[in-house]
Amino acid sequence: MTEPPIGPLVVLEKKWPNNLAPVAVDIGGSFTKIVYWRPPYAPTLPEYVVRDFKDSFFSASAPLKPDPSLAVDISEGSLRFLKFPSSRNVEFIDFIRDTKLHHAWGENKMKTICATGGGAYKYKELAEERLGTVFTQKDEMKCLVKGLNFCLNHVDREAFHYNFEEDKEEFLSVDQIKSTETNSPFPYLLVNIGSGISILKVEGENKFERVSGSSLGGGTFWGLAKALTDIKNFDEVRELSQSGDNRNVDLLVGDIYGGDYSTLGLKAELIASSFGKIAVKREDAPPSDYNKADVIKSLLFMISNNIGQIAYLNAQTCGVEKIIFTGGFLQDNSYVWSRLSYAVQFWSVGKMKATFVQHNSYLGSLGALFSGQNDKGTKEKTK
Ligand SMILES: Nc1ncnc2c1ncn2[C@@H]1O[C@H](COP(=O)(O)OP(=O)(O)O)[C@@H](O)[C@H]1O
Ligand SMILES: CC(C)(COP(=O)(O)O)[C@@H](O)C(=O)NCCC(=O)O
Repeated sequence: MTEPPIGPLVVLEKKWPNNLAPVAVDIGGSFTKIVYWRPPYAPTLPEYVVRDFKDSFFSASAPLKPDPSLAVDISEGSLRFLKFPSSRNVEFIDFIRDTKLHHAWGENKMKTICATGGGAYKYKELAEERLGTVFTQKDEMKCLVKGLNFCLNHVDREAFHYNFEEDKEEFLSVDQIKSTETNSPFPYLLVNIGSGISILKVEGENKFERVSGSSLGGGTFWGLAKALTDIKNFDEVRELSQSGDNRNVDLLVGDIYGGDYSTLGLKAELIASSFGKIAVKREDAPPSDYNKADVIKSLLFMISNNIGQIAYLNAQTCGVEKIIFTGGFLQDNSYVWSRLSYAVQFWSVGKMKATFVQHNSYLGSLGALFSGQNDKGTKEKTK
């Protein structure tokens, strides 16, 4: 930031409880996600300050329902969301310091900021030293569930299904996400695709267990994409996945059988082996007669199909039919929504449906923001 820091700007009229800053961070392996609450009387942060990191926000005009369990009526202001890549990780601390978000829009520093994700441990000392505010560590899984439940219960059109035949979202109201048997969103399987994958069975507001995980997550996709192509920008993924043709690198059932494998019901166009066509190429063939769009598309298929299959198997083991996918890998990535929806339908033979949420990168930080309201800033125990 080259321009002078801003604030203190306004005197806080309605105190955020427990001397807690209305800002929380989720410091993951790939990104630091910041959520802050801006009351109606506070000015917006200048554009030059948020330009690089701005993602999205629930504005006051968004259908954000008041939550009586929260001490502050957040429907009066707005929740703002920012994202810092881990390569610029320490900048988020200076960002909070320079914008004085930890002052809760007033003169004085708040005692504590809630932080979750691995970096809440890794950067605790540094953040406290630079901010002069206690970094209260919150368990990542608890925050994730809390943030997701908040969204499911309070934000209409936050959750959606993806119609992969017509390539469009089908948004759900808060009532539509509820199961008829339980009149609540529970039970559901939560598959969080960040750098790696965590899979949780969620049965109530605070009732969940981590049932599985996988190291083949969003970081794997992005790492392999970078290793196999010259791609540098994630936006290119979205472009290339539109134009690529995975059949140039994947070995299909039809390539092996010459058509359908009818007795097993495997159609000719089904992928038999991801990247298998490269594996069986003649030794004397030129090294790159497939293009990067094909490679990216095949990688997306491979990772998404694998996640969809693992999700389905875990849902089946847990006896749960609703699968909610979250995490940064899904952010604005309709291609992945489509693949996961297809995979879940394929493996469950139409019995299960994939659900997504709009603020999927920010559930951990949202949960951290809310979870600090009822405690005194103590370190939280993990399960
Ligand atoms: N602009 C981007 N740059 C890099 N990765 C991105 C980007 N947008 C989405 N992703 C995907 O998001 C994943 C990280 O998701 P996130 O939930 O933030 O993980 P973590 O909590 O581990 O930091 C990356 O591994 C990548 O697949
Ligand atoms: C360690 C993690 C909880 C960290 O979360 P992330 O930053 O990836 O969102 C996650 O990457 C994970 O659960 N990995 C899979 C570990 C396993 O094989 O179970």
